[in-house]
Amino acid sequence: MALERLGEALRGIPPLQSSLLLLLCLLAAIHLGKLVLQHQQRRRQGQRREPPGPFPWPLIGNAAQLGSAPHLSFARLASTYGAVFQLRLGRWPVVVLNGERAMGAAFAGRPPFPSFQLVSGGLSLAFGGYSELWKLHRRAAHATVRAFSTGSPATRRLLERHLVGEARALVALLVRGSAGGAFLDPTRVLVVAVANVMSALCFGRRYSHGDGEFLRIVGRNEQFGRAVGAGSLVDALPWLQRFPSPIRAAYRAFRDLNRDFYGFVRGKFLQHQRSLRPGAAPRDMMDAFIRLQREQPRLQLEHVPATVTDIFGASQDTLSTALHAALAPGILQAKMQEEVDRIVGRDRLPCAEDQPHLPYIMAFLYESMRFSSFVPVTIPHATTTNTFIMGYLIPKDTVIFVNQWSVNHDPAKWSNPEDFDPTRFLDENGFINKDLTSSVMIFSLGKRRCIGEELSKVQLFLFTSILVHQCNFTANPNEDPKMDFTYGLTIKPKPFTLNHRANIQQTIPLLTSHAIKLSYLVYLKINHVLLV
Ligand code: HEM
Repeated sequence: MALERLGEALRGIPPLQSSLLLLLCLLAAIHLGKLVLQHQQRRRQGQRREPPGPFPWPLIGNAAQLGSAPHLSFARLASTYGAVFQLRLGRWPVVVLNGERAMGAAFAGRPPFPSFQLVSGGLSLAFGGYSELWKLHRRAAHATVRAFSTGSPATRRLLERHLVGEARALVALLVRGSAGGAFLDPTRVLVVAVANVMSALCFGRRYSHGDGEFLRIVGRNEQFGRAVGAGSLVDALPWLQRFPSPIRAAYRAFRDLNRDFYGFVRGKFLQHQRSLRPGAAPRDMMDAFIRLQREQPRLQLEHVPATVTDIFGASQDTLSTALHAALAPGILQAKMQEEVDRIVGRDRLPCAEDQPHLPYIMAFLYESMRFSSFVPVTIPHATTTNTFIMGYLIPKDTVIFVNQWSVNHDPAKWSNPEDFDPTRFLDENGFINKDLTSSVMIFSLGKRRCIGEELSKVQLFLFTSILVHQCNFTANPNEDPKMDFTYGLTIKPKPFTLNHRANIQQTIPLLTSHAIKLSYLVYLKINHVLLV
């Protein structure tokens, strides 16, 4: 009967569409059968229970349920299925972890997603699988980052010098763009300023804010994040790439941007290889990693540009997004200005040593990271072995999504989590409550925890304190004060404009564009920064 009715229904449809429809029904039936068989097999084997979760649809699984903001969908699903639940994205079994969970080596893998293979010439530390070689690679990368940032007082000073130079150039551009009461979108200048600090540390080179090549390389963070963020359809439904579709276009754009990004860093690597003198001190992270690779032959030569690509890529996107979120209108900065004026005064710029004496600025930054949770879900993990969490069996090779947003908005942990309130991080004496700041989850946990955490905190503190010391920010009254966001690996505020008036008592003379260039040449020379 059912078949007769299906025949009736198909008679009105042209032959090509009806064959496609039949094919889809057949695939759906096979998929459903497979799911039932797997389920029965697990029950027969008497395995421990698996996490609950919504019913996965044939072919797409639960991909349609994630929407444009997966972290919010995960939080909604957690209220039905519990903090740990499972999904299916295309052919991938996925377990979502909400709330803070201990994650040992069993959770340190990465899934073999097609997009992950395209990053950093296929040798990415951040997107590569867990192995003995990977552990060595991570140790080497972490040591290199520290050696050029927070490893010692001398390297901290070098980082600070790069940063202060960039912050001054940034302030000059913001103030100049706001002349006559104009409103300016700060996104691009923030990206270039942050990328320049990292470029100086990685390759000993900074770029002008108008440099076309640099803007092309660092201006595509949003495209990158959309492809590798949790629930990206590029990875969930890779078969869609076989047909002309937005997914195929997104995959190809992602492949091209990774090729460009890696090519840019690889060019720097070749220059460094040629110019690095035997016995000379490493000039930057690239030099340091070239040396390290020579001492560690288990690492291939191509690991050098791959690692620096990872460091440069991972840092400039996250840091510029963090600064952008901190400048968002509606959470404006009068109290920070009051604190910085009282403690630092007007005769000098804020410096790294001021940090313990500027608790409100630190509280503001932690609240901004907690509230925006701008890396809402970590890079997808994968289990390296069969393991258990909350009594649930998680088989090897299961994709794991870690929902950081759920930790930062957990009402059991934070009072009124949807309110932006920096003072929650201050104790009754006005000091930073370190127990609470360490509860903010934005750099992830466990074996995959971010290697740039310390460096990020120094940079965010210095950029923010210099910006509020030097500028008064006014939101544009013609724009909706309710912020809108785009979602990917990072949550980015949609463009907004601000007026960045120079602080009336500004002590640091503003620089003309010519003077910026000139002062930079002097500054780079003093710091022995290579001009390649
Ligand atoms: C506010 C700034 C930053 C935030 C919020 C942030 C956050 C994160 C997060 C959430 C991950 C994924 C961890 C996981 O998959 O569980 C990550 C990984 C990583 N981050 Fe950061 N990051 C920041 C800045 C930086 C900087 C400055 C660097 C470079 C020095 C960096 C280098 C890396 C690398 C190499 C990884 C991969 C680690 C691995 O897979 O083992 N990040 N970061």
